[in-house]
Amino acid sequence: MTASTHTEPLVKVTDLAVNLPTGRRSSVDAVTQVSLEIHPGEKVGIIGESGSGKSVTGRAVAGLLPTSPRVKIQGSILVDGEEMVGAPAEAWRQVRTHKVGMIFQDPLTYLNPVMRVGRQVEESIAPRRWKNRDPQVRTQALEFLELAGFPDPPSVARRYPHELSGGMRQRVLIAIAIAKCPRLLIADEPTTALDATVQKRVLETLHNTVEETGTSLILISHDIGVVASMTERIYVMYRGRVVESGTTHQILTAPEHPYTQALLRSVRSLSEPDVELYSIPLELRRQLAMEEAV
Ligand SMILES: Nc1ncnc2c1ncn2[C@@H]1O[C@H](COP(=O)(O)OP(=O)(O)OP(=O)(O)O)[C@@H](O)[C@H]1O
Repeated sequence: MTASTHTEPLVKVTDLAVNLPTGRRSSVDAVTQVSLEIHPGEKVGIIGESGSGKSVTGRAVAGLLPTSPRVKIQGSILVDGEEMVGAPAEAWRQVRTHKVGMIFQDPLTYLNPVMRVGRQVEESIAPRRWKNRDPQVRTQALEFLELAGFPDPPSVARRYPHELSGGMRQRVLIAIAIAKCPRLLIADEPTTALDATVQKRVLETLHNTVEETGTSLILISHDIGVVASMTERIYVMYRGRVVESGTTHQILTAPEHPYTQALLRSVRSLSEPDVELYSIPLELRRQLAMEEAV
């Protein structure tokens, strides 16, 4: 689904600057002058090398930056029209409960090791009712597990996180995040720790769940191939700034910023063993190959 630019953005970030403490007297400008927007149902990528500010930007939009008074946030983050910079913790909690969900690279950190997976999805659906073992909530939990690509949801629901593979845990985390029915899901390097085939499966799950539920997606990755296969627009970050943005097609076929051009050159270099090209749509891959031949 391509978002209409006529709709009001779900999230609008303007001139965001985040300064984080790094020691007793030192700090770092983690991001500077970052502006971006996400419309309802849109899938947007943020790419850039390690340390470029992708995670800090994602965490800022989810209100998940460290809460120390030494963390300085400036600019504007509008979520559904509401200004969230300087908003109290309770307002952010409301946003995270109803509007913005986030999933990270390491699912074990976020899953409860001593609670069965099904119960964790139930808790996410109904934070107040799940303890009563409400059959309706239980049925919904199985539906979310099915949506996350588990063909036999009851058998997964009975298991504990340590009984699942890394890819399965990541898909459980997607089910838990989607079960809150957020309007925006921010996925920060959700597949980086997984091997290529499992990565593909998890990305398919992510893609299908956001498509089916109409959820907007911000996909954060250093891997341009992963982002290209999943998104309609891309923001390129470098040294804490957005250096370029455009449709995925524009970024891949006519990158303007030298950093984006360098990123793409490294992807095109097939001699690099780590680079995954499988996920760049075939049509764009052909175009890239043709340009390379000129
Ligand atoms: N909690 C923190 N405390 C202090 N500095 C931080 C913290 N988190 C990030 N930074 C710094 O902020 C800058 C941006 O980091 P960020 O994690 O957003 O980069 P990234 O593009 O997501 O990289 P990666 O892919 O490695 O996570 C870096 O200089 C980083 O060292």
